[in-house]
Amino acid sequence: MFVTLPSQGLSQRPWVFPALVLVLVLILRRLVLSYSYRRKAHSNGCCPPPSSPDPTGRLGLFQIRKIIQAKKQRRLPNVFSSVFDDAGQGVHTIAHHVLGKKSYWTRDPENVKTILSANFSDWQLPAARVTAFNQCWGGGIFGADGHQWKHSRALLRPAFGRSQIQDIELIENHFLSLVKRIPENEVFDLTDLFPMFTMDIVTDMLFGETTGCLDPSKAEEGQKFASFFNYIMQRMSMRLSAPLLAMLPDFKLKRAVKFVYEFADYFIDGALKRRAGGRNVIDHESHPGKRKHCFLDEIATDGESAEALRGEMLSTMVAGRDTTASLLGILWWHLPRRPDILSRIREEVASLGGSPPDAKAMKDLKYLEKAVNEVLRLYPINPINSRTARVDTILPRGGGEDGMSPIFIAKGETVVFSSLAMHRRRDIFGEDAGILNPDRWDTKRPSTWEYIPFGGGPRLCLGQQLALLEVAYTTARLVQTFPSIEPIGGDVFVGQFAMALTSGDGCKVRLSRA
Ligand code: HEM
Repeated sequence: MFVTLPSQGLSQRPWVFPALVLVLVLILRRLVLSYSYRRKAHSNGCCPPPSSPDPTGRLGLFQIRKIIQAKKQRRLPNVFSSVFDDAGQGVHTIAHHVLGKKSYWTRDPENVKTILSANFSDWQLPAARVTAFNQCWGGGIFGADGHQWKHSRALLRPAFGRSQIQDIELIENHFLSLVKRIPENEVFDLTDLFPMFTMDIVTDMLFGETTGCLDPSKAEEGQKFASFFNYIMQRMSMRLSAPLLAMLPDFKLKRAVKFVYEFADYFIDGALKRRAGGRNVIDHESHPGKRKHCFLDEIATDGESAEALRGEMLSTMVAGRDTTASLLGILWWHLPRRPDILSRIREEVASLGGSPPDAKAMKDLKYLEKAVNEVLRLYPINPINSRTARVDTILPRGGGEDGMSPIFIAKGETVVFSSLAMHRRRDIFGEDAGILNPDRWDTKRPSTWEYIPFGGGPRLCLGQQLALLEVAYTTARLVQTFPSIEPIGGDVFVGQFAMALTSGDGCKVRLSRA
C-alpha cells in the first residue's frame, strides 16, 4: 500500500509551513498583547465595566436584533439610553459586543471630558469617519485628524469670528425668501423648507453666493444641487454604519460628487484669482449685491490648494446645514404642541413691537434661548459620537462593581459617547429629565461636560454661535409673522437618526397671519 509521509505532504504543499508559522506568530502576539494589557490595567487599578446583557455573549446578536427592531419601530434614539439602563441601575459605562468586536459606550461626563479634552491626544476619529469624509467631500476639517485637523482648525477659526450684525442681515434676507414659500392657511411640512433655508444660508456665508433653493427663479439649479448634496449625505451615512459598502462601485455617487465639486470649484477659482490679484473681498462692481466677506475669501490664503479649500468648504457645509435644519424641525414640531412654551416666546417677542430683532434684542430673548437649549438637551442633533484610542489609554470611571474604577482601553478600541443618554440622566437633570422644560435652565447649571450638544474641548463646534443665532432668530421672526400656528399630526414625537437626529414625522403645520 502507498503511504504519504507527512514530510512528503508538506513538500507538495509548500504554503503549509509558512501558514502554520504565521498562525503561531499571531497567537503568540495575541497572548503577549493580552498579558501586557492585563499588566497595564492592573498597575493602573483598572477594572472592566459591565457588559450589555446578551444571551449570545460576544456575538451580540441580541443587541443587533434590538437595534434593527428599534430602527423598524422608529425609536432608534431611545436605544442610546436603554443600552445603559438594561445593564443595571446607575450604570453609565458598558462594554458592548457586536459580532465578537468589543467597543465601549459611555454617558459619564468624566469619561467624555477625558476623551474630548483632558487626554485629547490619546484619541482619534474612527477610521470609517475619515474614509467616508475623504471619499464623499474630499477631506476637510470634519474628517481630519492630527496635524491636518490642527491646520484646518487654524485656517477656519478666524472666519467664524464675524459680527452678529453681519450674520443677522444675511439670515433676515433668507428668512424673507422662506416666508414667501410658506403657503398661508394650508397644511404643509416645515421640514421640507428648513433644509433649503439652511442650505441657502450656509452657501451664502461660505461662498458669498447662495444656492437659491428657496428662490423660485433659481429653484431648478438649487434643487439639483440640494438633491445631489442629499444623495452624498445619505451614502456617507450608509458608509459610516457599514464601511464595507465603500468598496462597491457607486456611479450615482461619483456623479453627485462631481457636480458638487464643480459648484465649489467655480467659487474657489474666483477666490484664488482675487487673492492672486491682491483682493480678498468680492468685487461689488462686477457682483452687485454680494457680500463683502465670505468664508472662502478669508481662508483662501497663499499656499492653500484649490482641493484643500474645497474640502474645508464642503466639510463646513455638511457640518452646518442639516444640523441647523434638524434643530429647527424638532423645535417647531414641539412649539405648536406646547402652547405653554409658545405663548411665553410670543410674549417675549412681542416686546420687539413687530420689528426684526437686532443683535442686542436677540440677547434679551432669554426664554427663547432657554427653549432652544432645552430642545438641544432632550434631542441633541448629534446624539452619539465616537473616538478610537490612538494609544493604550484609560477612562477614569465606569469599571468594577461600583462603576468608580478606571477602565483600560487598548490602542484601536472605540468608545461611543452619547450626549442624548447623558442629557437624559435623572441624577444630573432631575426627575423630570425626560420632559421638555425650558425653565429648568433657571436653576440648572450643568457643568461643561454634562451638556454637550456642540461637543467640547479642542474640537468644539465652530458654528455653535451661528447655529444658535440662526435658530433663535428664525423662530422669533416666524412667531412675529404668524400669529396662528396649528400643529397637524400626532402628539408623540418620533426621533429618527441617520447622520443627525431629526423629526421622523416631519413638522406639518398650518400657519396664518390672521
Ligand atoms: C444645531 C446646529 C449644530 C450642532 C448641533 C452642531 C454640533 C457639532 C458637534 C457635536 C461637533 C463636534 C463633532 C465631534 O467632536 O466629532 C461639531 C463640530 C463642528 N461644527 Fe457644528 N453643529 C451645529 C452647527 C454648525 C454650523 C452652523 C456650522 C458652520 C456653518 C458648524 C461647523 C462645525 C465645524 C466646522 C465643526 C468641526 C470642528 C472641529 O472638528 O474642530 N456647526 N458641531
